[in-house]
Amino acid sequence: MPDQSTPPTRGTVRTLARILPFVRPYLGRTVTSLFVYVALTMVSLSVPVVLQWIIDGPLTTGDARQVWPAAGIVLGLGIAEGLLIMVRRFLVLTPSTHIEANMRNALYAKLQDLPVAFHDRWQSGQLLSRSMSDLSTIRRWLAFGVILLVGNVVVIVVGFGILFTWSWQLALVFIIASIPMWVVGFRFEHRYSLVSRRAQDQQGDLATTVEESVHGIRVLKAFGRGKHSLENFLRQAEELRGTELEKARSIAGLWLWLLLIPDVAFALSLLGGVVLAASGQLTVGGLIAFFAAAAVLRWPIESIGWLLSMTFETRTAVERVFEVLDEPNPIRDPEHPSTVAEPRGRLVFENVHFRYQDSPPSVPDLLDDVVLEVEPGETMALVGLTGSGKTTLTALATRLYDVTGGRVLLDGVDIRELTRDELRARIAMAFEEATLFSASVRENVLLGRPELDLDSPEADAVLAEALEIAQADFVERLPLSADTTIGEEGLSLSGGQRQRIALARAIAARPSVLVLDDPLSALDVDTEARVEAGLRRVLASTTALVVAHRPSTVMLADRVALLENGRITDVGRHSELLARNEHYRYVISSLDEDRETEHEEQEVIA
Ligand SMILES: Nc1ncnc2c1ncn2[C@@H]1O[C@H](COP(=O)(O)OP(=O)(O)OP(=O)(O)O)[C@@H](O)[C@H]1O
Repeated sequence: MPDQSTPPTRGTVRTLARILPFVRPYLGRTVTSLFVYVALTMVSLSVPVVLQWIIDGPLTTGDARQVWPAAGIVLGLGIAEGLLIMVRRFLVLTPSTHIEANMRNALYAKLQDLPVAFHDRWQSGQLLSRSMSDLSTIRRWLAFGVILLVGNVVVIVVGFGILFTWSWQLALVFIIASIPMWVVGFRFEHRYSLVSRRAQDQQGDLATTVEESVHGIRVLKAFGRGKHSLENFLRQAEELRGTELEKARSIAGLWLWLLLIPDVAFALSLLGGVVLAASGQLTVGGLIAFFAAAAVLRWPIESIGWLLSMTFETRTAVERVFEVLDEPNPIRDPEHPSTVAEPRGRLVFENVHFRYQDSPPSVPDLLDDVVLEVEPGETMALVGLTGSGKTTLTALATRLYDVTGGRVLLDGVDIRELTRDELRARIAMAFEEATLFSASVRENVLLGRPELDLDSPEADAVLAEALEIAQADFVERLPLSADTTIGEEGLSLSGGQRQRIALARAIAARPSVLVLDDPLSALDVDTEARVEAGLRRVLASTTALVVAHRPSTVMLADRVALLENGRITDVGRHSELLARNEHYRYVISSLDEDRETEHEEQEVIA
């Protein structure tokens, strides 16, 4: 993640301009509402002009006939002002919400597209706060911040022009007295950008803490760490409060000047105005109109401060959103993709090297020249000590990560030459940690079959078969059977039930290669035996690479590959390896021990 303490590198305008592609479709409406707002303030500014004309004209000459048309003009201006306010509100309503929705969709699509390596590095709370609160900040700024800012600057410039025509001396006094305000505003920018960035990052960290503690609520409760977690949360919340206070203090400092300076400017101009009127250089009408116009200009001048702070906050939000959108994705589809002409399911790891991006240079590659050939229809078990890289090796087959050296070939084609859609249709995975989505069992199981109509008889058949092989008969006993919503928002399932649904999902994808990362670990012995019998039927026609943590999973395989020090050091039948390979015997005996400990634990619990 980017360093939070570094000052922003791009200028505010250049950073904000990055949202232009999203704004472009709604540019017409946004610019129109800007013009309407400017017109609105011009109407307000013209009232003093009419005022001056009435005072210096009909009122001075006593010509009553001209008072009525003048009053009519003032009334007309009032009505025009009301209508323009209505039109502006109507115009700004929809574009900003559309822009926000489009940006959110783009961000979500990007998050889906980015590789696992990106998600390893980024905290989920940071991504959450960027896709929610930062985008809302951008929407609010587009809805009125930018319009008021640009509109008010235009009004201030035009207003000063009008003041000049009435009395250049007074206008000069007013402008010179206002200069310190601009200086304060610009000095404020740098400081505020840093604090506002820090606050937004801290909000992301806080969201991560909430998300993690909600996810891990059971562990926290079981270990009695709720209090510790609360303390951690309070500390972060306190830090955020401190930063928000710092923000509020710097805004308060700005406000002090923004309120004080126009007052001083007003007072000085008033003084000058009285002197000029007394010496006959300014009419009474001119003097009153001057102050009426200055009063109209007061709000635009005062508003510049918070509009600037809003703009800088939006700049930070845009920066944070684009940090994700700009993230390069090294795992892309090739420009000219190949395809597997005759899918048979031959999976080959050819001199494969891999190291995680954050592993120190002094550490050798985690996978260091892996050579492994899994023949079509064969079931290959992957065995190795814990932490030897078995899961990592399976992740390379579906390009969750890309190899850092060598190649992975599917039916002779480098998997990087296939589109990711084709690759993931050909190779399906089931993980030890079964992730289910808040959707029905049916939707979860048929996730890898987007071409199927979920309610079709064919989908029913695929679903029933997959659930049967995975021994997920408990689904029938759910309140709405396969249409019951499960996952985070739905019915809670046991670890073993979740694993069986995840396994059914991999089976239902009907891939040519099935990659199973210890998908039976949460099952009891009987269920495991039944699932294995079902799997044997599937695996007879499908190539499978199965990470094995139990001797029974090894028995399921035709051959076993031993992963040792980043390499496949032996491949053969279980009995052959037992007979000839000491390290294999050691690994298997440690699996046996794990299994016995598990049994003992189950007995103690029973
Ligand atoms: N996303 C990651 N980023 C950095 N290092 C990782 C990441 N995932 C795993 N590792 C490291 O890579 C090594 C191999 O992990 P891996 O999960 O592939 O081993 P494994 O053989 O499957 O282990 P186990 O049998 O315990 O499941 C470990 O030292 C682990 O700390």
